[in-house]
Amino acid sequence: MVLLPKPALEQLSLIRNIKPTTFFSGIPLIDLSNPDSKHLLVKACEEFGFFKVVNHGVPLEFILKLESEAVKFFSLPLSEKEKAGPPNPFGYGNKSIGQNGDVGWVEYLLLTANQESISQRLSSVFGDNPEKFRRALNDYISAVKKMACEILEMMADGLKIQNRNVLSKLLKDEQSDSVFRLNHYPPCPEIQALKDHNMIGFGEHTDPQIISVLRSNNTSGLQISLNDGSWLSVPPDLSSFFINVGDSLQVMTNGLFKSVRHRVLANSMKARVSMIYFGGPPLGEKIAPLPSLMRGKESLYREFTWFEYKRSAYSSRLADNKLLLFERIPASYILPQK
Ligand SMILES: C=C1C[C@]23C[C@H]1CC[C@H]2[C@@]12CCC[C@@](C)(C(=O)O1)[C@H]2[C@@H]3C(=O)O
Ligand SMILES: O=C(O)CCC(=O)C(=O)O
Ligand SMILES: [Fe+2]
Repeated sequence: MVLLPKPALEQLSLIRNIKPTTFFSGIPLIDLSNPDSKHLLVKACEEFGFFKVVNHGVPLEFILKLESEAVKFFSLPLSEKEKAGPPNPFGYGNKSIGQNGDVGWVEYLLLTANQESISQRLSSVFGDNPEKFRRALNDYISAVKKMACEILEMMADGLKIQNRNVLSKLLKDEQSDSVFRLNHYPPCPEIQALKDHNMIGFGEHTDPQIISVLRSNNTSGLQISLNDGSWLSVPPDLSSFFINVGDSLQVMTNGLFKSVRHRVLANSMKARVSMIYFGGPPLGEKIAPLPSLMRGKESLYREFTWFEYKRSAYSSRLADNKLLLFERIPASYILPQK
């Protein structure tokens, strides 16, 4: 008998998954309480653009408080959640990601990480106690932002950059264009029938900002890609954070650090709830290699502002290589004119 996918599955991407999930045990582990970790941290950013942090100082209470508010929101009837939509630029989104036709088995809340302007629209959704959700968001975002800044300072130390604040100051800036996202991947039981397939929760992409800080409710699904095109499944962890190098940090290190390609596969049994802080610079900031990393080398990228990069990234498809348009053609490739 031929098993036909249900209509709900039809519109969404199914991918063949030949092997059963085996978790990758080699994710670099960074202990933030140990200053010597800076060397491991630099190595992880060069090799994977991805690592896990422990002893991060973010209180578990903040994490669990926000997670429970997120679960409460996502269990509301669709009609209620839709009152907080559409997600452009901020709000509730369902299945559709970005504005260019990408879809996934996911619903989410996309918010500014700017404390003052956290969407007023949330008030209408959390009719009974909007302040509780707002407080949970503020506590969590402040703590995670502080940790992201510590990581960026440790990175600068590891790169032997004199001013250890060059990167962290961009996130600390009042005008910092940072984003926060709560994702909910409902269980996808239909997928169990299709033995060797998986449903895409969030399609492959790199994050355009400087650094992303991710955590989930101990549910698998996140995968990172290696240069050879293979995918590694990240073992879930309730109390640790996962850090992604973003495209902007790749440019600021002139390609030394790699922005990691990643995706999320839906789980047939368990709902995944994840929260991600995307640390970005102010819109007018020039994104260019840090001078101290150049030492006479040429920049691999032409100069651009975060505004220009963001505009270009947001008008591309999720899986596109968004940095390609900003790469400089090396002088040695240009043939001399006769
Ligand atoms: C197709 C999309 C969807 C984008 C924009 C564009 C390419 C990159 C996606 C992300 C990925 C990282 C978070 C986000 C908020 C971001 O800054 O870039 C996403 C955004 C969205 O979900 O809207
Ligand atoms: O939900 C996740 O675990 C990751 C999603 C993601 O990569 C993103 O929102 O940029
Ligand atoms: Fe991402």
